[in-house]
Amino acid sequence: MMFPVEMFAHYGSAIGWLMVLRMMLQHYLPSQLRDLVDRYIQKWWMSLFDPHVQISFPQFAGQRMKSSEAYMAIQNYLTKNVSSVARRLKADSVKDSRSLVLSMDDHEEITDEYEGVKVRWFLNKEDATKTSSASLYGATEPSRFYRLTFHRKHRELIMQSYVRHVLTEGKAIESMHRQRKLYSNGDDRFYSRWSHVVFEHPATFETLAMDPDKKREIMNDLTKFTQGKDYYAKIGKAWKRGYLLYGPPGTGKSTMVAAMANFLNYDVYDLELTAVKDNSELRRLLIETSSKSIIVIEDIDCSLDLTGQRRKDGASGSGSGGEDKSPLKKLTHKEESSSSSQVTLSGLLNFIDGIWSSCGGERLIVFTTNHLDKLDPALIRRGRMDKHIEMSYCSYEAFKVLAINYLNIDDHPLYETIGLLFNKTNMTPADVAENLMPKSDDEDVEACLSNLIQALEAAKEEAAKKKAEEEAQAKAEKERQEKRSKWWRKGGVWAGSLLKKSRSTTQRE
Ligand SMILES: Nc1ncnc2c1ncn2[C@@H]1O[C@H](COP(=O)(O)OP(=O)(O)OP(=O)(O)O)[C@@H](O)[C@H]1O
Ligand SMILES: [Mg+2]
Repeated sequence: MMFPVEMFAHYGSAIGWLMVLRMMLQHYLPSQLRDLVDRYIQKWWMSLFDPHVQISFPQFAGQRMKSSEAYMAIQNYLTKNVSSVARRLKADSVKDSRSLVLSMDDHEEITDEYEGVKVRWFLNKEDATKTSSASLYGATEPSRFYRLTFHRKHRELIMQSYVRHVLTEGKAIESMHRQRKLYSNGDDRFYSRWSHVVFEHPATFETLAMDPDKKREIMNDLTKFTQGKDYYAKIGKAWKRGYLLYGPPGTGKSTMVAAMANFLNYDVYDLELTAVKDNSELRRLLIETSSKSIIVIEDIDCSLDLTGQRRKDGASGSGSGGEDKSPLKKLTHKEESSSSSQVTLSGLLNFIDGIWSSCGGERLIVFTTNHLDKLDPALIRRGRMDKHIEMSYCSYEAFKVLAINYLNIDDHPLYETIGLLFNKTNMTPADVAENLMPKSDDEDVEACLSNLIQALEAAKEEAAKKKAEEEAQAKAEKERQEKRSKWWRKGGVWAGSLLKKSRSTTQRE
């Protein structure tokens, strides 16, 4: 321990040296370097007298590739105590906008106490233009960091005990108040990035109209997946699973994705491929997704040309992997769009099961499509899209689920007629649902069921008409072909006799 006199002598000599050093710098160094050294000296000078230690917790980890879990936990921990202490707060509405979550505003400081020791938390914002990491994002988005300040004599307590306490409590708060989010990748000027809203889709497996056995099978599959962490580790496979939902429009593919998310309590990342510039951007978006999430690419056959017609012109994208490197051209209705995506099939395949796809874990990747036959077989092979689920036209069993949802009935004398009609007609659950929905207070259960019967009969007639037309067309085509072949036969005979005639004339001559 130093006595005051010794301490004074110690600091005195340090100050003396510092003055001499500064004077020398003033004379011999160029002005820019002088400023830099000056700043360092000032810092060192301050630290000589400041007994505090500071720890920063940045918002992003690893060159902004991923949100830092520590940052999120600290945010949750502080949010819990903040409203009574901080003077400047940020408000976010939660569930149905019924309540508010208040968190620290930028540049705000609050004090916390742990085992009698006071610490300070400060939320700061980095200057986006000065941080090198920000350049990855086009230098527009500033990142934040929390700074924890405490007296150096409590270093051990804070570092070994308090920080752990904050992180544990923060994570517990997060799982308690977890609000599921629906993310989408917007097309920013420079890059595509995730933005989110609260996920509030009401669809559940209970309200989903489909074959009950099939539904149970899917639910069992999902449950097995969520419990499969050790199993996936044992078999050496990344903890993720691919689902391909295919079927005509209005058969409940998007509704199924929402039901899955609600069943598993997962976030949803709705990936718009056409807004992704290239393969490396696709990879970055993947890395930014959290675990316990569903990444969905809707109407995959419409986003990019994944028809399996791989181009052989040798142009390559940035994705690695040996299957195909050709840029995928965008589909016709997006052709005029100014932003052309360079995402390749190879990039997409790597996105699904390349090395990067394993980071985060516990993720579902779901594709939906109306045209299964248009997709490249490599894209939907087992192992990538592990489970193929056909969403088909409404069956009688599925109708009964919709009747419970929309009319709150599980039986009715008209069910028999409806059952017979469902055997002979193809109608999507979306159309059935629309007919079952009462359009005014005057429409009762009977009226809605009668509407449905009318619609089913109309659809039946329409289908019969279409079938008759197709048959007539096929018949006409057959007749045309027969006529043509007859004509060719006749022509052949005529040509043959002509040839014969000309040969006999030549022989006579
Ligand atoms: N199987 C179903 N169970 C319950 N509701 C359904 C089902 N299918 C369709 N619906 C109803 O029809 C609407 C449209 O369904 P959805 O958007 O899920 O169809 P989709 O298969 O994704 O169609 P698209 O191929 O055009 O994207 C939904 O809002 C839902 O109310
Ligand atoms: Mg859909």
